[in-house]
Amino acid sequence: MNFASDNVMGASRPVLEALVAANDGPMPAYGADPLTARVEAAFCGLFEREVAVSLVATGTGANALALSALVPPYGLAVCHAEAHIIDDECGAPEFFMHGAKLAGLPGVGAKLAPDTVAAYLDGLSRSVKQMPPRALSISQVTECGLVYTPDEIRALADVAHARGLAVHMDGARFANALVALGCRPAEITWKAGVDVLTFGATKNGCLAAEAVIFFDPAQAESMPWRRKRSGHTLSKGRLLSAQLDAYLADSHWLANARHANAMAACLSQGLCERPGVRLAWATQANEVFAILPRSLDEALRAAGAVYHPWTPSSLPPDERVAEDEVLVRLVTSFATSPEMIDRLLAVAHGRRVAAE
Ligand SMILES: Cc1ncc(COP(=O)(O)O)c(C=O)c1O
Ligand SMILES: C[C@@H](O)[C@H](N)C(=O)O
Repeated sequence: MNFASDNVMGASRPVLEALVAANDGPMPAYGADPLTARVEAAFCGLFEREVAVSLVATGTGANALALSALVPPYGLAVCHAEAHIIDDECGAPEFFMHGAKLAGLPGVGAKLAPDTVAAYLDGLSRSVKQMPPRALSISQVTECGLVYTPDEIRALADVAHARGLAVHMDGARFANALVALGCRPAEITWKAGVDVLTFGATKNGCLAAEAVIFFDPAQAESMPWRRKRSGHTLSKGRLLSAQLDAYLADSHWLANARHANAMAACLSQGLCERPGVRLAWATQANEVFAILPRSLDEALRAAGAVYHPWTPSSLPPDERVAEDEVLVRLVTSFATSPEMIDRLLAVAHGRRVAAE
């Protein structure tokens, strides 16, 4: 019963089989392989316009490189105070931006509001002492499992663009947000004002494959050099392109995300039927943030459930975690089985379960 993260699962079978198949025979190196060209064309089709694509191996690398192309060393990137780029990437964005800083803003559920961003930006000094803000970064899905709607993205992008900032979307769980919204990829990216998307695939079926996608290829002019000097231009580029080729084929990625989201919905509903359990934030994608009685948390862990506690910093204003409670994050994925969900819920509701 492992709900620690969608990072803990391996790759889906089609992705693994595609990797084995792509291994045969020689292929041009460093991204000149035919699979990379096919993936680039697939992304242009997916987003319904010409896009510039840079394949990399990690989400952190994707975010750091994307921001480095938008923000000069003397600049500022604005994000949520709990954004992955500010909390979990060990300074990679600042490092690749060569000294630029990240400014974290508040928001319930790690979600930014246009007024909060506008007030911060308009309050900045115009003096040369102030690092000028050049990018706004939002996570889709947010770090607290919430999803931005197209209108919410557009409102944030309007605030950013009106003040000369570009918009970066950390799409580590882009597929989960897309299927949750029932939109087309273009509707929650460039049509809503997003300038660059880090398209995550690792958590949703790939072994390690992400894509930095610029919707105006001119903005990506420096990416080949940035990627090369970061060490993300793999000599055997087929290792990334084969994964993404299979991931995008036959809407495999969407089926994976739909399954993960459906499992999270079952888990969330089943947990909330247990007295004393409530959600810190709504379950909108593949992450369940629940406030549990400590006794229940202990019972679940004793039964073998694996998941992590979460810091209750951007709770709704009227919500609190009591002394005898704990806020936890449970993450589902394409590999989460209904049996895993049933087993955890059986423990939560005090029903007998057979040894795993
Ligand atoms: C919201 C978010 N963005 C970016 C990343 C970075 O991905 P990686 O761990 O591949 O660097 C993660 C990792 O899980 C994440 O949760
Ligand atoms: C927690 C976070 O750093 C990690 N990327 C995860 O989502 O599991």
